Amino acid sequence: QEFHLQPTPQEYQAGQDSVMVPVQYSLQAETAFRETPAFHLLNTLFPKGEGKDGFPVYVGVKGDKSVKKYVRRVPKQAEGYYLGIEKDRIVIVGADERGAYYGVQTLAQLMTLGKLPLAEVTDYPDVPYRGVVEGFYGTPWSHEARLRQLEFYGRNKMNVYLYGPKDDPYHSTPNWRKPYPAKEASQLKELVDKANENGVIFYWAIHPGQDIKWNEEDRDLLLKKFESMYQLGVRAFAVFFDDISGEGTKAEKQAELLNYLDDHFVKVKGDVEPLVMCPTEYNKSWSDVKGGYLTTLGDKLNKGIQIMWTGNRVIACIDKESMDFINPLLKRKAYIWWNFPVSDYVRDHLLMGPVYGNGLDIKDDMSAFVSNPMERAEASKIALYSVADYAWNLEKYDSNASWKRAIRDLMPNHAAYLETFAAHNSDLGENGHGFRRDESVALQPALKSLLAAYEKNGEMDEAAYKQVAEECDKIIVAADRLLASKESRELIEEIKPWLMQFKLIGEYGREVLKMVRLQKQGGQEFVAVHDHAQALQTLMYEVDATYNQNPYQPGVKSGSKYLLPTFNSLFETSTQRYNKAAGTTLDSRAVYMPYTLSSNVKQLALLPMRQKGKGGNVSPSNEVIIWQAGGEVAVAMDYVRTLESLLVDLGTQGAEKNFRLEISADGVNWKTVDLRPVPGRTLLSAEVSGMKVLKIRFTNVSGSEQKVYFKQFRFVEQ
Ligand SMILES: CC(=O)N[C@H]1c2[nH]c(C(=O)Nc3ccccc3)c[n+]2[C@H](CO)[C@@H](O)[C@@H]1O
Repeated sequence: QEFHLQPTPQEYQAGQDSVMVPVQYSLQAETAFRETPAFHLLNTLFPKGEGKDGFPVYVGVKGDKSVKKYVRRVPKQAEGYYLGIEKDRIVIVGADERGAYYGVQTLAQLMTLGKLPLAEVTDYPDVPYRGVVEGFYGTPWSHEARLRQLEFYGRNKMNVYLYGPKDDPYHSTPNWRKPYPAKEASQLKELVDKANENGVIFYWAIHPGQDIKWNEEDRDLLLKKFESMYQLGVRAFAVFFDDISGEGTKAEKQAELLNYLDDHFVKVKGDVEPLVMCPTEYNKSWSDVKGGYLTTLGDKLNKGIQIMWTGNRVIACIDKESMDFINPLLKRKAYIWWNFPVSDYVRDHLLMGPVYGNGLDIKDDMSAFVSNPMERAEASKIALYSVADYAWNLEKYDSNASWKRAIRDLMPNHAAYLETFAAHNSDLGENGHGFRRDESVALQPALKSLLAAYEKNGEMDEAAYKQVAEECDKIIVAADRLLASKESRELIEEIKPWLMQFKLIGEYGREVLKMVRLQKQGGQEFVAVHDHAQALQTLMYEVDATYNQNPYQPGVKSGSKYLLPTFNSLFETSTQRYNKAAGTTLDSRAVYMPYTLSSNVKQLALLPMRQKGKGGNVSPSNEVIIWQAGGEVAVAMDYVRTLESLLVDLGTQGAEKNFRLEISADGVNWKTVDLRPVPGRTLLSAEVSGMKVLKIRFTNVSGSEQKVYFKQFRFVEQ
């Protein structure tokens, strides 16, 4: 594993010679340096700490006498540094305090080599602000996760963390006006302190727009909230106006408020960073240039205020064209809010793949590049490591190399296994934003070739078969080793359901490959292997229906772009071919479905049955259903299940008078269940909570034909 500084430095020259890592150092620095994060970090690097006979370490910033002779080597860029490792000294000179801190971080990395190369590092960041906006919908990160994140940001030279979790009620409506309760306030103070220790600017963001009143009362309440956060140590603030409607969306009012805060809080305090704001029109696809929202902000917002931008769409990679569109309108460099690896709109997927697709030619076009991560903090670190790498040095950014290093940084003792997992857990699946990522990249050609040859004429691409079979073995081993890992337990606990699913996919793939081989041989063994594959389909269904059951995208998807679809296609084709040759009727459905629909109402009989989370629904119909007297629709379970709820909507009031809902726990004895109309709606709710059911049936008992809409038939299991 070749050594590589992270993030990739602008200039790094190392000779062949080296010095042993000193056990003690002798600090040559101004007294004030001892109060800085750089000193505290430096003091942890030497086993015996500081001593007058230690190895001389000259540290300072431009203007310090201690490092005067090196000042010409220091880059002019903010947060730049010069690090020199010589036979008889180490020299670290920062363009500023954070630059000195970054020089010590780089020294820390070099020390992991076991001996220090005689080297010079002349380094600085391309993008001024680099880091993370915790700005997703869903469960906010835990306090402990945030503390770990801040250390991670310091190590990776990220200098910004914006606290803005959508579901924190004190960040957004309804309680943005209220101070945090004592416990949360204390935790926020701890986060601010941790951020300072790691050279990270902690921004506290407020999201008031959904119910703000453009009056002095709310303005002063917001100012008061900022003051309460200031008392906790916060020295950087943001105001988010995204995803709101109504009065709060007015650009003039937003600008007036921000300028007031700038003039009466930021400038008065004197030690507060420039404000950051997220506009309501935060991406090009939503912007109405002629409407003047963006130009109003660009014209009226005080020049120092930063304006966020997600790109051409809500979820989009950032390129030169994106920046050339927005910067002239804002009359400043946009502050990029990059919505990756956020997955709050594809919660059943993990986004563990490489960071790619952003322009390498836009370093001078943006004031910031911050990433909106996944709800799973540790899993987000793969992407965040590369975001740090990208934003520090765009032109030298190599997405795949960075991704591999990110994985090794996260789990050094299980890197190969985590890479196998991450490679097949990177795409988002179908989603409303249309944003996709590549997946199973190295295996794609073999998967495609194996499937194409077999489906076309039953041929076997032996090389592809071998590669896929070997990958299945790697998948199974990788899942087991990661599940059993003592390393990075916080990460393993976050991704455990996906690891369980991943292992099942590897086992399923192994059985499907056997089916393909046996089908061609025609042996009876096919049946046993087929049944094992079906058992694995059931187990995959159970994982998907049991874990990560959220109201949006419930379940656990893995290998969903190429791996699993290929195995499913091979399962179906090999089973169909076996059936044809052997005259059998083995079930060739690859996607396990625990519910089966049947109906003697012609227009309902072929409606698809869908499994979603821990429940199912009959796909709605847009037609007017001619439902004959006595006509019924029924759903049979694979085994007795326990219901939580059941909703029916026929699009007409009073349907409960003409239709009867019954359930049976054995398929023989039936029990009628009350249908309660939901007030003001055509929806009917059935009191089924806790009921054991093997079969459900819904019948027209009016004695005459009914013309209704089939808008919903959905049940949820306990
Ligand atoms: C600036 C921004 O992206 N705001 C939010 C946001 N908003 C959206 C929307 O798609 N918002 C939307 C879409 C349609 C109608 C209203 C709002 C996505 N995201 C992110 C990803 O889901 C989410 O994490 C984020 O908090």
